[in-house]
Order: sequence, then structure tokens, then C-alpha cells
Amino acid sequence: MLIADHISYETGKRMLVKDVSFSIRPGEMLVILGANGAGKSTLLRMLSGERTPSKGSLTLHDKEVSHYSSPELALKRAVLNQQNIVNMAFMAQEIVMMGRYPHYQNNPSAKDREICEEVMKLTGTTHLAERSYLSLSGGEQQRVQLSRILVQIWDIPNALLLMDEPVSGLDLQYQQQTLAIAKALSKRGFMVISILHDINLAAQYADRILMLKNGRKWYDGTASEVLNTKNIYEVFEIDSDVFTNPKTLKPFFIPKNTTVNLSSLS
Ligand SMILES: Nc1ncnc2c1ncn2[C@@H]1O[C@H](COP(=O)(O)OP(=O)(O)OP(=O)(O)O)[C@@H](O)[C@H]1O
Repeated sequence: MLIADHISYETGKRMLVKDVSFSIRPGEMLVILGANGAGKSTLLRMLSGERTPSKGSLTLHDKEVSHYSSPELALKRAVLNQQNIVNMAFMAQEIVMMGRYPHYQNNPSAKDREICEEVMKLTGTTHLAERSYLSLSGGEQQRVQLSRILVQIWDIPNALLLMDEPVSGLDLQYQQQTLAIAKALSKRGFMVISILHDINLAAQYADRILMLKNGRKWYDGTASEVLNTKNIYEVFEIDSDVFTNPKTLKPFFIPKNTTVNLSSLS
């Protein structure tokens, strides 16, 4: 279980995340929503152990995240960041195998290879295995990076999977596929936390949604509990209609047109 108890993050004199509390159990998929600059990535960086909360307590399996060593954390949680910079011409399958580094000493075992193959099949990257990573399209690179973090924790029970905008550059098929994989892993016992910008995808896949505003937790609940016209306006400052999808009984969001008045050029 991951428990955030009144955590804040301060840098320079700015509070980027303020007094956020929530917990997640194995088997759950939590989506974080919020406007640009709301503090989502900063929160995720604390959850991953990359940043230490300035205040509050953050425990993973009953131990403060900041008390884990890096090798220990690598066997408990994996993180998909928004940007993954690779400058060298590794093959896609080499990038994926990097995710297994915490599991072996000198050479990957047959099990390490099997896991990489299985995950690459699932993420639709098998045909890219021997291509140079640098020659791949943005979406293909993203799926290779997703594979790398999945192989890292594939065989770890109750692992924590953290993803920062995992579908931002993906086509419609792979947006669904990526979140379906995350959902299936949560059902297998993972704790999944993902930042998304698409409210309808959040409604479709999240067991719970945490809405952030100005670094604070604004709403926390199921899609039906938190996704309504009023809350969406409060958090995103956008007018919308929210219906119930008659097939899934989940909320379905349609933004209203925004008009912009441009000043005259004369
Ligand atoms: N190291 C830093 N020093 C100062 N300000 C920072 C630092 N890192 C982030 N910020 C600021 O903190 C706020 C929250 O940033 P964060 O990246 O967490 O937002 P976000 O909700 O993930 O936004 P986005 O949707 O645009 O990715 C932003 O205003 C950002 O400019």
C-alpha cells in the first residue's frame, strides 16, 4: 500500500504541492487530473522517490519512500516520465532490456528475455526490436519506453506503476491499449497511478480520480462522484456538458466551444 499523509513540496519559497493526503491499495488504478502547472508531476516525483516531501509522510509498504535505497526502489516501483532522452543509437530491444538491469548481475537470464519478449508483444513493439531507437517515431519511442518500465516490475507482486501522461503522443488504438494494460496490471495486484489530460479516458479506466488544483487535492472519488460540470469548471475553467454513457454508465465529457476575441491588426 502507498500512503501519502499530508505531503507538501516546497522549492525556493514556492509551495508546488500543498498538504495532499491519499492512499492506494494493490488492485487499484488511480488517475490524477488537473490543469497545467497544478502540481501533478511534482506529486508523482514525490511518489516515485525522486523528490522528498518537504512536509508530511509518504510510505510504500509501511516504509518511508525516502528510506529506500535506489536499488530497493527499482524493485518496488517503475516510473514512466513525460520525456525520456536517449542520445545513443541503442536498438529498441536494448532499451527495453535496460528495464531488467535491477534484476541481474552480468547477463540477462532466459527469464529476463522472456519477459521482454512478452511485454514487447503486448505494447506492439516486437517488430521494432532491432531498429535504432533514434530512428523511431515519437509514438513508437513512447511504446518502447513503456515496455522498459513494464519489464522492470513485471514479476514483482504489488508493484507501484507511476506514469506521467503515458498516452500523450499515442494514436487512438495505443491510447486504449496502454491504459488497458495498466488496468489489467492493477487487476493483477499492481498499484497504478497515472497522470492524464483526457477526462474521458480517465472516466473509462480509473477506479478513482484525484483532481488537483493549485497544488492541492481538490476532489478524490470515483469518476461518477467527481466528474461533473461544476467540478470540471472549478478545476479546468472550462464549460462542458457531462452525460452518462448509457453503455458503461460512466461520465462522458463534451467541452463547449471556446471563443477568442482577437484584437484588430490595424
Ligand atoms: N524546480 C522547480 N522550481 C520552481 N518551480 C517549479 C519547479 N518544478 C516545477 N515548478 C512549477 O511548479 C508548478 C507545478 O509543476 P508541475 O510540473 O508539477 O505541474 P503539472 O501539473 O505536472 O503541469 P503540466 O500539466 O503542465 O505537466 C508549475 O508552476 C511549475 O512551473
